[in-house]
Amino acid sequence: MNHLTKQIGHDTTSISPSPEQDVADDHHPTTFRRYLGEASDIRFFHAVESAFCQQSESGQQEDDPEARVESYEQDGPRQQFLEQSQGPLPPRASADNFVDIYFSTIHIAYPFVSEPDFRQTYESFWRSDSLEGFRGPWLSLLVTIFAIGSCYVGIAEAEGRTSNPQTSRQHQRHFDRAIAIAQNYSSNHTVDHICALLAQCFYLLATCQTDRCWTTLGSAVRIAQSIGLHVEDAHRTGVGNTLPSPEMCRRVWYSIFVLDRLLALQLGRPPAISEAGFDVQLPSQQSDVDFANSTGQYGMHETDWVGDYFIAMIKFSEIIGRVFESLSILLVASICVDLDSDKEIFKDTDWTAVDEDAEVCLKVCQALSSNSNAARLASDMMQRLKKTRTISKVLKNLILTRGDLFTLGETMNCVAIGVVPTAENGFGNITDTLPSGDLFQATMLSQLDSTGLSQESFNLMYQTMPYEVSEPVMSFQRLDSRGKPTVQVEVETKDGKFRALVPSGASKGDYEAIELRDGGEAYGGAGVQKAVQNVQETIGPALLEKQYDLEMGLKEIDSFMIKLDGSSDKSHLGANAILGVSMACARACAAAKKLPLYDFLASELQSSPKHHIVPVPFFNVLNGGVHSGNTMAFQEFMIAPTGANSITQGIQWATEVYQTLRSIIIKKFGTAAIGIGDEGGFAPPITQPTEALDLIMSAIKGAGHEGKINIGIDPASSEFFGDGHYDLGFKSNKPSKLSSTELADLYRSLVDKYPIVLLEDPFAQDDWESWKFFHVVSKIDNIEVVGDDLLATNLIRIEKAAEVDACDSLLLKVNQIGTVSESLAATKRAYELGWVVFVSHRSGETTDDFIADLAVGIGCGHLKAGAPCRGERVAKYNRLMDIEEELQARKVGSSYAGESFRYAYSQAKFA
Ligand SMILES: C=C(OP(=O)(O)O)C(=O)O
Repeated sequence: MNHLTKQIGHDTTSISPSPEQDVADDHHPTTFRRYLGEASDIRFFHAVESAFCQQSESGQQEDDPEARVESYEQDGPRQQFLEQSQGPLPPRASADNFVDIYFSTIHIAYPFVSEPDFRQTYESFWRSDSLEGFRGPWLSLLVTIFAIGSCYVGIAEAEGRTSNPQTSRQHQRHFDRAIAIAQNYSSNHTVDHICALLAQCFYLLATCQTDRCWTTLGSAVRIAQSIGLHVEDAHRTGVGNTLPSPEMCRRVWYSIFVLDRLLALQLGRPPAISEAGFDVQLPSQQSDVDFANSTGQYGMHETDWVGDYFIAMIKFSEIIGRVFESLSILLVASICVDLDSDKEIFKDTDWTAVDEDAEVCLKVCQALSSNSNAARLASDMMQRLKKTRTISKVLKNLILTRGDLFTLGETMNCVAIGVVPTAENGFGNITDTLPSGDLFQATMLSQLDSTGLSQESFNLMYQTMPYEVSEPVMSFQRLDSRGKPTVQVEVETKDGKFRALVPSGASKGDYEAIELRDGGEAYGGAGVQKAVQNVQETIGPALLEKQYDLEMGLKEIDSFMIKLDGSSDKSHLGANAILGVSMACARACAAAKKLPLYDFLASELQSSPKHHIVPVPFFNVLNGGVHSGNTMAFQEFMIAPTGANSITQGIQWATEVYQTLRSIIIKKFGTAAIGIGDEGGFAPPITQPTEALDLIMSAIKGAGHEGKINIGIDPASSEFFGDGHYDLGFKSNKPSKLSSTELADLYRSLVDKYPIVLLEDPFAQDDWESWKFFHVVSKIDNIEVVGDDLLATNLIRIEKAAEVDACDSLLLKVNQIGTVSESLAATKRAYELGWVVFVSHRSGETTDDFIADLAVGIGCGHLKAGAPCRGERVAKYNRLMDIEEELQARKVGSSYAGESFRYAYSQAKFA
């Protein structure tokens, strides 16, 4: 057979009109009138419009017949092609394309056709010389799929302005053929028959023939009920064993159910299926290919199936039922409001707020509308609204809660055809990767074309939906890990309360933002009541007044606080006060955007990681410097489990080394020596760096992790710098002064002998020359040189360091600069300079685990949070293990930074 001219329809001649044919013959005359429920979006727009006309300032009735839309039908009179029902099929290549289009779009959301079964029959169809053996419903389904496919191709061509008038009508021809074939079905109702009707529904939706779709779906519902698809197999009597597998029956039933809810919502008509009227188990989440393969039927490759998307749609459809009910009540009640006679209702209304809400409401309705007529009407409303604000009085009672809008948006968009998230449109595996708020946003974005809204307008609409701090900002004085007072802040939004606790350093640099301390008697002058008061009395009320929309992100809020403080170092209101609010607001923003905190922080950095990197933790297991009472000058000796393959394994190894170190210290110095320093590391009576490193090396070996763990050192040298010298004996009575060259030599000898990969603050914060010289040398040794006191997370210091080429890594401490946004700006700049970023805790910490999310969000590949010991330190490590598991569960790409922690940012493939 010549495939290019394959014909269909020789057994579909001499046809008599069927019920479907009646529908097909409806030419939609201009007098077309069909019932549209009060809750339909068309009626909603009309209600608003007539209220507007009554209220328009001119007092004149404006009525643009063009803008009045009486139904969803958009085709107008249609040409019929039924006489051509025996025409040629599309060439094989086009047919294949149409089938692929169908299975990669509609099928994902509505899997009522088994793809493996269909494709098998499809192959035999092309191999066969005759149509014998191919059931009428299957042929009708096939040709409907051609109609859908060619309709979609037509849309794509139109968008690309390559539209071919010759082919633009082809989808109609295919569809009419499908209807003609359907007329020859036997009166025996079968699942095939239902599938063909369902496919017709999707063609009708794709061509905006919603009303016709409504009646076609009605037939499908009745046939499904007549063969017992609304109950499980065990309760189905008298049907015989002609039905496909129970799983396929469920998929067909729920496809009907979901579509029924969508149409009910759009047209404002009661759904045909009531919730009490069926009892069918949810379908499985397996793709039909997997399903067929598992029953040993086929050996097909995986397709575009997106997991539990179908199940999510079923759940959304259940919600639609509820939204539908509440909308009916809401809209019917609102439309009846007579503004002049019903002044009582509006007595206490704040009209300014309502005006803004009304505008937002209209924009949302416009965007939610999956039908371009409705969108046009909504857009018309918008124009008129701009001329007069009085319409908002009517809209007051129409305003949906944000929750309603989300529900409505998600449902409408998820079930709308042609917007199924796919890999091609960038939303592959979306249900696995995103929470429902984002599913809403993603599907909205993918639907922009059909609404006629630009992405900018959509963003505007999405972002202007109010989401702000709703209650007074609370602040309290609490304690940090050293038992010193610190600031706690709580902000409240409609999502709940969001809290943050501020950390504090001991070896502080001179260029850090100023934390406010009370002085006086209480807590030896370390109280933070002034900072607490500044939050409660100044920052909080000012923020409340501003009503920042938290979905707009944190930058505006942080900039506002910086201005409110007015100083260059946050000394007026206190960096501890400002940072507490900034961190709490970051959490509130993340919740408003329905993002995990780490993803929100990534978005604030204006990057979205395609691959999340879980950082290597650097555990400070031996403490010295100003963090401990021993005579060791160097402040921190850290172990980094770079050879592990997950953070969970890394933490296990580090803990094993830590415990082994404890035993070694007991053995060597006695039990009195196992006291720990501020960051949880041991502080045995040692002085020389080599003593510390030897202890650590023995512990690594003793724990069995030799070769898999690297070392980082933070001498925190500003603490022992004075008079041009570095005094390693500053904690004892025996000075041990080194010049910067001698200190550099000491570092180099340590690097030669031990697996050191990172050195932080090797020189004092203003000893630029030494930094510059050492950095050149360290490049040869491939050592990361981190600036802490040197940079103070401050853009000005970063620029200077870049100019001098002093270092290649930024130690990121949020309280050094005082806001989250400025910390992210410093991060951004460091990345631009080709540097690495190393997130850090402070020695005076709290149980707040913010920095764990920060390290993942910015994809920096490593962080330090102290020893694997003490609640405030393990809080961060525990959170990182939670994130690692969460990322795996979300099935978003993620990996442990491991050996390549210095290249994490590029591995995270930020967009
Ligand atoms: C964490 C550190 O200590 P502190 O918080 O005392 O500055 C450090 O110096 O890197």
